[in-house]
Amino acid sequence: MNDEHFMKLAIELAKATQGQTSPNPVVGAVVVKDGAVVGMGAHLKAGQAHAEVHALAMAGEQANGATLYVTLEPCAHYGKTPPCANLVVEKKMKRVVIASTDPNPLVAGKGIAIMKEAGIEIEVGVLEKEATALNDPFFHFIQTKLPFVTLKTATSLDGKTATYTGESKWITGEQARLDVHQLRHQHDAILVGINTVNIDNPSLTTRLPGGGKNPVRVILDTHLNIDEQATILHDQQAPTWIIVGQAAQSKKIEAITNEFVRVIKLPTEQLLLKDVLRILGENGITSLFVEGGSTVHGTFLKEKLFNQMITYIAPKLIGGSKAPTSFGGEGIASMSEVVDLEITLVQQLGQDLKIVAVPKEG
Ligand SMILES: Nc1c(/N=C/[C@H](O)[C@H](O)[C@H](O)COP(=O)(O)O)[nH]c(=O)[nH]c1=O
Ligand SMILES: Nc1c(N[C@@H]2O[C@H](COP(=O)(O)O)[C@@H](O)[C@H]2O)[nH]c(=O)[nH]c1=O
Ligand SMILES: [Zn+2]
Repeated sequence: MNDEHFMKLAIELAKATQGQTSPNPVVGAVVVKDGAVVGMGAHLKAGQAHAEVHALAMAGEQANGATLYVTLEPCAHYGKTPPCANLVVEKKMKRVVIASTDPNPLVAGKGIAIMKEAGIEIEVGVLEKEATALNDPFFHFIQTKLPFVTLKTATSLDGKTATYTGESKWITGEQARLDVHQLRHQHDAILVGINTVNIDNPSLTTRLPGGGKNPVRVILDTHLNIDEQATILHDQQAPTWIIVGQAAQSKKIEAITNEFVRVIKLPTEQLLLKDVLRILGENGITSLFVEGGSTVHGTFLKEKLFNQMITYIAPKLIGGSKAPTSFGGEGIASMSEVVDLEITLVQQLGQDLKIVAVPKEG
């Protein structure tokens, strides 16, 4: 079997733990001796053993002279567990095949250097694209200290997010909505604007058949207009951060603050997205899922402060020049200014289409 065959298995192992390892990356590792898999593992949770540690523990004595396939460069720092690169050397492995190097300044290239130093054969870049795609949020955050931002929209075929009377349940079908909950599970935080809260009274929780992690709920509410009876202020399902401007009244701030609800007051009247993202990064949010509404999406577009867009399109027609679309606000005046994206995935989910697109480099 060739290197790609075993790296595919390592990537599947890493994929399985998406959403569990933040703020760490997902990593999969496979140990192969004389063509047979003798150990495998994934990083399950930040602070716990790394993927290589699990795989090498399973391999035991067989690790000697074996090959390690790992989706991320083995670490070289004493974090919560000893460095994986040193462990690989200790186990006298013959060869290490790496999909992607680690941009974490603590590791970048050091892990490879330690193993090369010890005479281990190193191969880098096998299925690199697939492996890095799993850790886009981690790579972005570790280099910018800002959350990786995904905008999510759900529209009818004619681009509406609701009827002109404001009805929107449901546009997309069960399968697409489940996919959205999987994304909520995978993200550290979910963000919506105050209009979505006051119109939909959403719970913004992750409702997957097998359970799932509830993201931190972030609400952009410049003037603190939130309805004090809103579900998210009382359901105690997840930390809920209301981001407000200087004009927000302290009386109402006090009234809604509790063990789960925190009000974060920015130093300005208006909420500047760059401040919102900086503060979320400082509070350990490495990936942010923006579910709208159209005003909020409009601002993220105008500021060009998003890294990925996921849109679900249902084969329904709503019509109406007053019916809302996914990106509100003033919009972009000339075609020379529009944001060019590259489509990275088109998938059919039941009757709906899921399209993932990323801003073009440069
Ligand atoms: N209306 C639709 C959506 N609507 C999404 C709304 O913007 C808002 O995120 C929901 O109301 C949140 O509700 P909760 O958190 O699940 O209680 N999103 C979808 O993917 N499909 C649709 O048809
Ligand atoms: N999860 C993971 C790695 N994660 C790397 O180590 C850093 C976290 O270190 P620590 O705090 O000790 O868990 C993380 O930022 C990333 O650079 N490295 C690996 O060799 N294998 C793994 O499975
Ligand atoms: Zn490690």
